[in-house]
Amino acid sequence: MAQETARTRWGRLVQDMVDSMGSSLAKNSITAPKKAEGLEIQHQLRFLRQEVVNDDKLTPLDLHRDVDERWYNERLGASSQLSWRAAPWLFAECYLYRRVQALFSGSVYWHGHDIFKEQKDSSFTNSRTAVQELAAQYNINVQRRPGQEDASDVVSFKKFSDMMQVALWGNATDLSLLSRPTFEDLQSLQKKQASTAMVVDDDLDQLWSYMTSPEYETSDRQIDIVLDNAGFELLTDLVLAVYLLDQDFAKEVKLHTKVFPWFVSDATPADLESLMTMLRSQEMFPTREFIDPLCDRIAQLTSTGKIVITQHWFWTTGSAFSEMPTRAADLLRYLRERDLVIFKGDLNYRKLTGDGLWPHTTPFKSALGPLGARSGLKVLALRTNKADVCVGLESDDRVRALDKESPGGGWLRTGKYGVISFSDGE
Ligand SMILES: O=P(O)(O)OC[C@@]1(O)O[C@H](CO)[C@@H](O)[C@@H]1O
Repeated sequence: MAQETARTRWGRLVQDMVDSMGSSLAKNSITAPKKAEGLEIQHQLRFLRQEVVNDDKLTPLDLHRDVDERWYNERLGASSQLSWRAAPWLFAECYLYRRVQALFSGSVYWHGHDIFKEQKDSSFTNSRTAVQELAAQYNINVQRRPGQEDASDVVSFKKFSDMMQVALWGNATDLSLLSRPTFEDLQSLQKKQASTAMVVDDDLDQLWSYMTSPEYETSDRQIDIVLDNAGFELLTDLVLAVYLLDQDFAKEVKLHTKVFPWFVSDATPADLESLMTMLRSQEMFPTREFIDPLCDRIAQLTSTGKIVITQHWFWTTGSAFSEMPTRAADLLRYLRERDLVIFKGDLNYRKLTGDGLWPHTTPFKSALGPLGARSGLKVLALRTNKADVCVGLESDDRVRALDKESPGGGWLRTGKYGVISFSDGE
């Protein structure tokens, strides 16, 4: 899968960036100096594409003041003469997006430009049906209404499970895998995803035990969600945040976005604003019955500081999270104070597990290394499987059954299967 990605997907991704710059440059409103600089960036992107396609050596980043540049260069220095295809997949792909960012952050007129914005917004527009369904599901089945009796444990667990699954399967939409998905592509990805049978490591019961334990109930109930994709997945994450707050599972939810555009569809703070603007659009969503109350609730929780947006540079490095103790000790200290940290998506999962070729029956906690046993971190991964690493399976028999059910690594790579993996950090 790594070779296939490096040989075909990266070149296509960078070509899409060249085309996107072409559309931005064709706009009449653009000034001459901005155009000239934009043409240079487009030229550099073509050059980058050629490097990737030729499998050239990776070159050091120019050093500015950004804290992560040295990290990339040290890594390149330590493994000198790495070419695009010889470098570890995870590192090379992160480096690719960092190179693109350097072109924009070093510019005068294109500083802050999000080359993926159009793709992200149009994929959300094409997710209209799923958005309406999600808003209806939340309003009808989940939201606690005034005077509503406390639900039984069985009903509460069912809602809890449904909400976790909504956020899990929201991760099936991923623009770095699907270039310009159509309305039909997204519809089929987002239509009610299969059941818990597709969850190959399911720690929901352990998570529920923790979150209904006296230890948790007397804690500060502060939850963090390390986000993945913008658009529909981000909406599912917001719905999860609202649910956790409204059901008193959380007193505060912090959402970690990326500091710059990353892996095409990853969420930045601006994406969150776009999402709310699009949701408020009568033209895009003429039926307001369920969307308005959801938008109002999100806005209220945000303005009262119950939902908070935050960022950290560490999320856009190529580091495995096992390097957090040495690379981002401040972040680790902070996360240890929180009562649950939810990591969304495939890339976060690959970084959590060091993208290692673990036997699939390795316990999730072991694959987390220093973030696992005795770390004090409560980690939950909600991830649809889009790369070869996957741990926490109950037995070799289960692995064999999956290999039979979905041959050729299908259960690992297609995003149709997923994990709900929990580590209590003890
Ligand atoms: O993190 P996400 O959005 O779930 O997935 C990111 C992704 O598309 O990019 C990676 C590299 O190609 C793969 O691991 C994965 O398929």
